[in-house]
Amino acid sequence: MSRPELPIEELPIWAHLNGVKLTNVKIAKTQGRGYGVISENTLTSESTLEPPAWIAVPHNLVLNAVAVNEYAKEDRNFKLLLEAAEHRVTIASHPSHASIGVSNPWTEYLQLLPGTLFVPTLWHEDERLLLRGTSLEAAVNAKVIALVAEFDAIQQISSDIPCWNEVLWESGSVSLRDWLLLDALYRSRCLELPRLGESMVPCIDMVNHSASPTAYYDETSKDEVVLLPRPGASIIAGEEVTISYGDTKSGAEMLFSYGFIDPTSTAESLTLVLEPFPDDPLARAKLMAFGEAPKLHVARDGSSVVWKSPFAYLMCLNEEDGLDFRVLQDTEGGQQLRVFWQDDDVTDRVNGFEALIQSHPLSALFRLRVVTVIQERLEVQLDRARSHQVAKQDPDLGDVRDECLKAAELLRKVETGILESGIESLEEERSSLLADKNVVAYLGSMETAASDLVEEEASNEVEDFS
Ligand SMILES: C[S@@+](CC[C@H](N)C(=O)[O-])C[C@H]1O[C@@H](n2cnc3c(N)ncnc32)[C@H](O)[C@@H]1O
Repeated sequence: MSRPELPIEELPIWAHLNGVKLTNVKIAKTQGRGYGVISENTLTSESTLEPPAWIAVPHNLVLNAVAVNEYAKEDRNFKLLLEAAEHRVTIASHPSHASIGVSNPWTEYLQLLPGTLFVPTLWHEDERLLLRGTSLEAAVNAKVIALVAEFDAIQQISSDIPCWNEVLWESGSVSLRDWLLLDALYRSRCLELPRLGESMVPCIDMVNHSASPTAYYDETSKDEVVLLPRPGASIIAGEEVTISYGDTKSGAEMLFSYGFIDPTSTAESLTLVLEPFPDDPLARAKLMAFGEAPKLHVARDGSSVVWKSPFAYLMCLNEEDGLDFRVLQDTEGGQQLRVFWQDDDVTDRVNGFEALIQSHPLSALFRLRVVTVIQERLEVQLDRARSHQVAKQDPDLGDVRDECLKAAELLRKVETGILESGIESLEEERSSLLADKNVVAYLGSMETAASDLVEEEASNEVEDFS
């Protein structure tokens, strides 16, 4: 469906008609960041009067799960769709020419939003290949697969409702691209409000991000959502008003949610998927007991690199170490997978093996195994990141937009740096663990056992020939 677009110059009229107050600011095009909020007045940090809110949005315009349910009370057809989809549809737009649906302020507001977004789920196939070797490669592919499945499910559900079938599918006016766009608009524009939770708020969603923000948003006692100057903020007329989208988000998270990376304000970290050993007979039980996708989080912390991966500990322990899985009958006749460590039931502590192994005499050996696994995972990732590095003049590059190329290469650069430092610090830890007296004794005993076995086999061979 080609979304009808309204020029941003129409926004003040829309705001006026819908009770949004814009005070000393206007919404206009910015350099390279789409629309933004521009101050029309100078505000100095010495100003003694409490400045009014730059933007005040009435409660009835806030779009969130509660508002969607309220809207369904007014629109019978939308209610049918929502119920059929078991409330999985959280925001909905309908074609402006559709003959069903009760029009509301959002119908028009959606037309004021920019049509081009650089969120990677909207990148073309060639552009998505730019993410190979970055931590976003798997995440974006998985998200696109999930969105395609959601779209198919919604299509199937709504085709059974005659009015929706006619307006959405028989007319051929809606495509997967619309679903991807809706998801990207939501992800890049929703705010986390203190009381109302995850919500879309018109006009306040026009504020761009900066590492040195001048504004913040809040809710008033009248449930209005307001954009306020930060205490002590100064701004000159014509300057852009900005907020922080969060300073603990990694480059990958920023690119995934907002379609850009600001290297001055992103946390230097990355999250990778961790796979259990393919030949581990306990792999399935470990995954089931762990209950979530195994991950490895690596972050720069000052001059060092720290990592966290509760699954890596579970992954590196075996039956001969004292790990055990048992299926127990519960009181309702069902079966439960329980995890045991040194004969203690630790099912509720599968995330805590780092602490559980501490008191074991071989804890340094277990840590050595884990550190080795983590180091190898970082090396595989680093190799992939380096081998998929691309340049603008690359003849195999395909049809990619500059914005996507720059963002993907910036992400690769940031992540390559973290991986290199991480591998270096893990190598240091590995060397010191290899020198641990318990590890030395254990590895020595293993060597002796192995050479005894070789000798035994050799003497057996001699016996066989005699
Ligand atoms: C909440 S909207 C802000 C308004 C948006 N610029 C627009 O045109 O509607 C978030 C989007 O603004 C853009 N954006 C915000 N801050 C940015 C920044 N510092 N650098 C580049 N793009 C930015 C990104 O496209 C992001 O997905």
